[in-house]
Amino acid sequence: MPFSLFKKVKKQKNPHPNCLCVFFFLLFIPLNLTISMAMLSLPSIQVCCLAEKRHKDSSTNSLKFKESNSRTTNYRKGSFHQERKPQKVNLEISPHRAVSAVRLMRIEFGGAFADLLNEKGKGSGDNEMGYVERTLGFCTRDLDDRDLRLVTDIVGGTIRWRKYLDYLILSLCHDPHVFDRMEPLLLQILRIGFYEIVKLESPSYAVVDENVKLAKIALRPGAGNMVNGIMRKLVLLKETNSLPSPQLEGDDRAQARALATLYSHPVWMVRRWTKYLGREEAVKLMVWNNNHPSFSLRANRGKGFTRSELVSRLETLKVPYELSPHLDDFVRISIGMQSVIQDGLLKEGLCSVQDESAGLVVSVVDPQPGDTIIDCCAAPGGKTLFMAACLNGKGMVTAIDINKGRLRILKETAKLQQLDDVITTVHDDLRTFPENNHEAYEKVLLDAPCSGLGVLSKRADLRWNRKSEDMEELKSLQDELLDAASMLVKPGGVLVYSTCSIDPEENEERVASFLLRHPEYNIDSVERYVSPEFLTEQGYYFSSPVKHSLDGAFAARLIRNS
Ligand SMILES: C[S@@+](CC[C@H](N)C(=O)[O-])C[C@H]1O[C@@H](n2cnc3c(N)ncnc32)[C@H](O)[C@@H]1O
Repeated sequence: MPFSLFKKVKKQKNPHPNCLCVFFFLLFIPLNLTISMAMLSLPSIQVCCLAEKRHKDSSTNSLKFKESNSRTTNYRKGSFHQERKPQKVNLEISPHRAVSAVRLMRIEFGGAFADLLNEKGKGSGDNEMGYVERTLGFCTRDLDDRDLRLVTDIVGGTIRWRKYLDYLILSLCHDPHVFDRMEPLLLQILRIGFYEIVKLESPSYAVVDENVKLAKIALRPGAGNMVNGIMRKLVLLKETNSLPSPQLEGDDRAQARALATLYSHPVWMVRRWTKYLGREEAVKLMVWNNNHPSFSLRANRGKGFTRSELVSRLETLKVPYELSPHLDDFVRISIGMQSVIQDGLLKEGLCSVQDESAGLVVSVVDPQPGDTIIDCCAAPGGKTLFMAACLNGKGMVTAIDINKGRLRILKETAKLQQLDDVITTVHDDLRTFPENNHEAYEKVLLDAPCSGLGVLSKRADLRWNRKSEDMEELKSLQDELLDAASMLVKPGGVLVYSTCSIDPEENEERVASFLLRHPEYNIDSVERYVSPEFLTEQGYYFSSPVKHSLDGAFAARLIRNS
């Protein structure tokens, strides 16, 4: 089942970060785990084939290998099968370095999502080593908790800082063609090394030695020499405080390019944010996006689990936490997610990972016991589940989504969280749904597909996958969905339009254009539902990463007069 779900989530052009989050946590239902993680390897066939060849080339190296007989998943011409084959365990290469390089290859060339491959992936160790072996030609000892944390830091950081790291690497290559023609694995090894030295400030010479060793063993001795040469230049420049730096000079476009390199974002985003926020705010936003994200957990009232009980469990686990000042059921954690997972809190449905910014959208809907609510773009269900938990067993949330796989995830999570008696799922296209459905609702939520520009700190790779052309396409879809959702609202009822974007063209502009097409709707200020710090001048809800240290989100409450 999760095999096909993952295919569907992955097929989506713009998978929503929340969708990925819920999908990811479902992977921890043990039965699903192995198949789901194996699924991640499908697109990496080519990479693996290349690596096998490379391994043959480098097999003359005198390595410290140990033979073991563990079970590995192998992939051959379109089908998975399990077979026993001896693994070559290399004891010289640190596991976190090998795993980081392979994860980066899978994210960049295999289409895997960065947030499906983070520290929470513990438990997938066998598969992880399978990928390492197929890509590098050997495996390492298993990852321990410390290694996993390092992998999370290195993979997330290297992806975020990719543009800046490539700028440095290119500057230190004696010939630009060397950079252009560099083989993918070699480039990943250099990026990792540069990130460790420049951003993590790790001990330089140890990092150089380790990365040289990895390049030699996974590729060939010449590759190791190249890593050695380039990285030693970097160390020298770092020690003398003379790293190359793009100059903030020239016209707007040239300055945007320099900022984009310095803060490692696409140029089009820098130009857009400079236009809407001004340079200072744009820089603060990029700094936020480059920081290690923190998470919040929502205690699941639907299962009778309170925030105090969640807090006791976190104290027992020695996970530092902070109570959310905005939402009664939420707790913030910045480290310790691995312990939360290992303790089974998510698997048992006792709590969910949900950002407060998303929780506040539910506050804007204001679900009350007895309500009948329709959630128009519901999957994978973050907001549906929170709304359902607020009903105290009385009322109903109808959850529509066009994506069958993600809707199935919602259904399964509803069951796990004992909320399935107050949630009905409908697989349909919202744009045609009102034609065949004549029921009207008091409360309608449209959490529209969007660019996700408010959640870039959590989705390390999203900035590189999102294109400026996507914005026009998204905006017309948002208009169509708003028109359809408006047909489901009872006279006197409320339509909440929300996104996890900070872009005014997806937010305020969509609402303004909707109000022009639908004079029967008026803005209802959200002041009664969220604290004043989240209230915009026009009466909308807006959470800003820079101002509130939460993900970016937007919501408008629109009342139907007739
Ligand atoms: C932003 S995500 C929803 C996230 C969800 N509300 C949550 O909190 O977990 C947008 C969803 O819209 C769905 N969607 C996109 N186009 C749709 C359409 N025409 N009809 C129904 N759902 C659609 C996508 O499948 C996706 O699951």
